[in-house]
Amino acid sequence: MAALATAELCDTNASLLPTGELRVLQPIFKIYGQSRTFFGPIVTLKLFEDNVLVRELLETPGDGRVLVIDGGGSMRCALVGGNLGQLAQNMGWAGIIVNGCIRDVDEINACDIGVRALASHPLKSNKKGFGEKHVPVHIGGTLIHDGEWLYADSDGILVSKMELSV
Ligand SMILES: O=C([O-])CC(=O)C(=O)O
Repeated sequence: MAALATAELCDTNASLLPTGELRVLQPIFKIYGQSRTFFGPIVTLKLFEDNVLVRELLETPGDGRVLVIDGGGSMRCALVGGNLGQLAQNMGWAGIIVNGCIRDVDEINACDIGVRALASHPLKSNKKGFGEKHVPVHIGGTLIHDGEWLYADSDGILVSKMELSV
């Protein structure tokens, strides 16, 4: 399917905005990765300064899904680096949204996926394996559920209860 522009999706689906079926994330994310435009079903992760579960999920087939990581907005370490970016690309993930930091920015920018994160940080995270998969997360002023759809492009990021078409 052709990539969908978020501005067009907002215009076409304006009736879904007041009901919250379609939400726009606050514009707090920086753009990384080769795909500036990407979309797919969401897989959620909630964790704090520990990225063991990120690797665990990215080792499974992405099938065009988008990994949404709520890292609590931590500015103290990176949750995704060049190796995980490469893994995500190789396993067929469409993109990764990080409410937190990434590192190895030049390597991530070379990966054929879309990445959004708050900032970069050179320090790696803990490796204890704490966190929760597939739970609702609150990112960018928006509650996001596993299985919802995410649409990202240069203008911003949308989350929709259902798959959208134009
Ligand atoms: O393993 C990590 O913590 C993140 C990282 O540096 C990478 O993905 O290359």
